[in-house]
Parts: sequence; C-alpha cells; structure tokens
Amino acid sequence: MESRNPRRSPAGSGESPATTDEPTGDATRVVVLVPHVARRPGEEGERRRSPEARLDEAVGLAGAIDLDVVAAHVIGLSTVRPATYLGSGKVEEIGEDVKAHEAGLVFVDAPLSPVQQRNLEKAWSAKVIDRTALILEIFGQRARTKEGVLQVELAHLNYQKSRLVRSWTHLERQRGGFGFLGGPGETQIEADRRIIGERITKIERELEQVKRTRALHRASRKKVPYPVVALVGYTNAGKSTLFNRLTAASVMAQDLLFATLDPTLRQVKLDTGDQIILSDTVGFISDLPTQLVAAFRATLEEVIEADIILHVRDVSHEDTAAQAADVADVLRGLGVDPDDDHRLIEVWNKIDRLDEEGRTRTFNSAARLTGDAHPIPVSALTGEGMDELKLAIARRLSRDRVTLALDLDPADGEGLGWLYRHSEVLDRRAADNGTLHLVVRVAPDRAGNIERRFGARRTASRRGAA
Ligand SMILES: Nc1nc2c(ncn2[C@@H]2O[C@H](COP(=O)(O)OP(=O)(O)OP(=O)(O)O)[C@@H](O)[C@H]2O)c(=O)[nH]1
Ligand SMILES: [Mg+2]
Repeated sequence: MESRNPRRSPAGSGESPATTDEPTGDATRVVVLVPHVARRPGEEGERRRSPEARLDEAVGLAGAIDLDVVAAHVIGLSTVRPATYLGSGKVEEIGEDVKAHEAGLVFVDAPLSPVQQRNLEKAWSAKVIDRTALILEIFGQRARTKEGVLQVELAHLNYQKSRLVRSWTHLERQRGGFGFLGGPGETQIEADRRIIGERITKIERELEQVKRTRALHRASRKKVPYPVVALVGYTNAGKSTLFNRLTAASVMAQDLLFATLDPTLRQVKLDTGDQIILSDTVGFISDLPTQLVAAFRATLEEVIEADIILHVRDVSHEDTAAQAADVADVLRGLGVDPDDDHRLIEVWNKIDRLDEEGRTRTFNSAARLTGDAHPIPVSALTGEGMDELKLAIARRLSRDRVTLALDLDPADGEGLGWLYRHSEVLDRRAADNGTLHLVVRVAPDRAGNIERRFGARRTASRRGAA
C-alpha cells in the first residue's frame, strides 16, 4: 500500500489535520480485529482456539470497559508483517472500515510491537491497542483494593518500560533546552526510563508494605481452624456466580470479563456442618502477559495457600479444553501442581446450557474419571449439582483432617476456649458427672499437640467419610 507510506501530504480536503495519527473518530467506538495466523506444522492442537471463539472473547474484552464495538473481524494471515502485522491490503481495507464506522479505536487481539502499533495508528488515524494494553485497561478499571491498584499500575509501568526500550532506541534524541527534567546530555529515552524506573521502585516499596499487612491478616486467619477453599478458573467461567450460590452473598457476578479482580473471602458453613473460608479470585485468560501474572502473584497467594482449589470450568464453551490448559499453566506458574488431585477439584459449570446429548456426554466423561480426579458437573445458575459439590468438598476435608475424641474437666474453661479457637468442635456432650466429651477435628500438624495436651484419641470421622 504505497500511498500510506510518507503520510506527509498537507492537510487537504478530507484529510485529517497535520498529525495524521490523531484519532478522528469517537474514542469509545472500537473496531475489533482478531488476526488468525495460519497453523504452523507441529503446533499443539489443544491450544488452537477457533477464530470465532477468539472473536467472541475479544468482543467481550472490549465490552468489559464499555467500549462500543462497531465492527469485529477475524483476519486470516499467512504470515506476520514486521512493519504492520497485517498485510497492506488488509490495512487499507480496515482503514476504510474504521472511517466508515467513525471509530477512534482499533483493538488488535495480538501482541503488537511498538513499531507495528505506531504504523497502524498512522494508517488508520485511530488509536490502536493490543491485547496486553486492553487487559491492563480492564484491570485498571476493576481494581478496588489498594494492592490491586498498585499491582495494575506496576504492570502498566513495566509494559510501558518494555515498549519504551524497543520503540525508541533507534529514535533516541538529545533533549535540548529543558535541562530541569534530566541532567545535561540526558537523552529523552533515558529520562523517560528513569522516571518510570523511579515510579516502579516507589510502587514496589508500597506493595511490600501492603503485602506485609496482608501476611499478618493471613497469619491471624490461619489461627482460625477453618480450611480455605479457593475458586480459580478462566475468566467468565462462573466463579463469582458459584461463590454467590455457595455463600448466598452477592459478589459482583456479571457477563463481563474480569468482573472480579481482587480476592474476596467469605466464611461458609456447608450442610455437613463443615466451616470453610471460600475465596473468589481474578479470572485467568489466555496469553496473559507474564508481567501481569507476576503482578497478580500476590493476589493469588490465597490460591497458593488454599487447602482445596476448585477449578471452575465453563463446559458449555467450545474452547473449554484450551481454557483449562491455560488455567493449568497459570497454576503451575504459581507453584501449584494442576494435577494434584488431592488438592484440586474440577467443577464443570454451566451444564444448564448443554443440550441433551451434551449433557449425557459430560456426565459420562465425568463418571469415567474416578476417585479424587472425579469432576463435579454443576450449574451455578440453577443450583444443580450443588449438593454433590459440597459433599465433595466435605469429603476432601474430612479425609485430610484428623478427628480426635477427648474428655475435658468442666472447670477447664481455658482449655475449652482454646479448643474452640484452634479446632473444629464436631460434638460436645456432658456426662452425668459433668465431664465434657468432645469430638474435634484439626489439620494433621496440630493433632499431636491436642493429643498431648488433652490426652485425645484419634477416631474415625463421624461424618463425610463415606
Ligand atoms: N447459563 C449459565 N450461566 C452461568 C452459570 N454460571 C455463571 N453463568 C454466567 O456466566 C457469566 C460469568 O459469570 P461470573 O460468575 O461473573 O464469572 P467469573 O468466573 O467470576 O468471571 P471473572 O470474575 O470475570 O473471572 C455471568 O453472566 C453468569 O450469569 C451457569 O451455571 N449457567
Ligand atoms: Mg468473578
């Protein structure tokens, strides 16, 4: 597309003003593009998502920050062009589309180099953002807690810094005249890098502080004898809906990608009497930039330390396998073994959206996986499968915990208080002579202590051990 190249023509009729890359359309009107590069030989099949599903997701991402999607296209490519990512014919075609729809923004669902971004902005007279930038934008809007806000800003700065290096090094120029921003002779790039670097250091320090506070909170929660059950899963899988169903609380559950950003904790009593702390977390997404994963490591510490992890999957989604593989990757990155059936329970959600045949298939494949690997088909929306899920959680808990029986002098109020604080009291009965017969349940590492202090005896669990 030769005509695009110089872009130096004076502002004529219909031409945008001197800076041709100044967006001319409405900045909330967005054209969504999903470049689909032809399959390379040897590429993993499981990871291949259908272009249509990727387009749905991309439109969802744009909608997540209230952008008005005016057009959305999958663009087939045989190869990625270094200068513009897309071929010149496509660039031109899309330019017309952008103009026709008066869009001020184009979301390209791919990792664009700074040069590609710049060139496309010039060609389309619109702002161009790539996947990382859009996800950062969403995270920026969603973050509520101080830690979340800081982490998003940190990820943003790191993103900027990496782009600064790549985009500007060949354009480095001396900063003339305004000496106060940098030392004499400091180049623009050095100054920018230094400012960003200082800001990063400052945020990292603040984050340290926030993390220390969180660690304290966690430590005090650890004294609570209740196990932590964390929900993880691909964004939009239904974690918050399930969380609400299990807690009967109302956490923001929406058909928005990344509706939940900061972890939410709530105490829940299962029908079996088990008390748990349920934790709702940020959704995962494919191609989540590594710096973002790193930034959210701290937020996901609840997951790392959880006793049980519920991996919520949208089994009605055509890419459910690819999504599950992405979630497994993130878990691995957090140091959690995704194949640890001991800790993980797969929750196959949204079964209400399956047709009769899909239902049968889903239930059959769930039944084929036995023992700890057995997934639980549910619908968080209709409530189907909730009893099975709670039972699965209770079983998992009772299996890992030790049940102890002990007798306590009724005068030992201090001992009784300690037991209530440090163990789950399952049963309490007073004998005729006043002695209290107690049945308590604790994590294995605490059992020895109670055996010694109260002369407790290990027993078979009274319930949930089926
Ligand atoms: N049909 C159906 N829809 C569901 C079910 N569970 C959740 N949804 C819908 O799926 C959408 C996403 O649900 P959320 O609970 O917000 O998903 P999430 O996993 O918390 O998403 P993020 O917080 O963005 O990661 C909402 O529109 C829910 O109403 C289900 O069992 N069946
Ligand atoms: Mg959520």
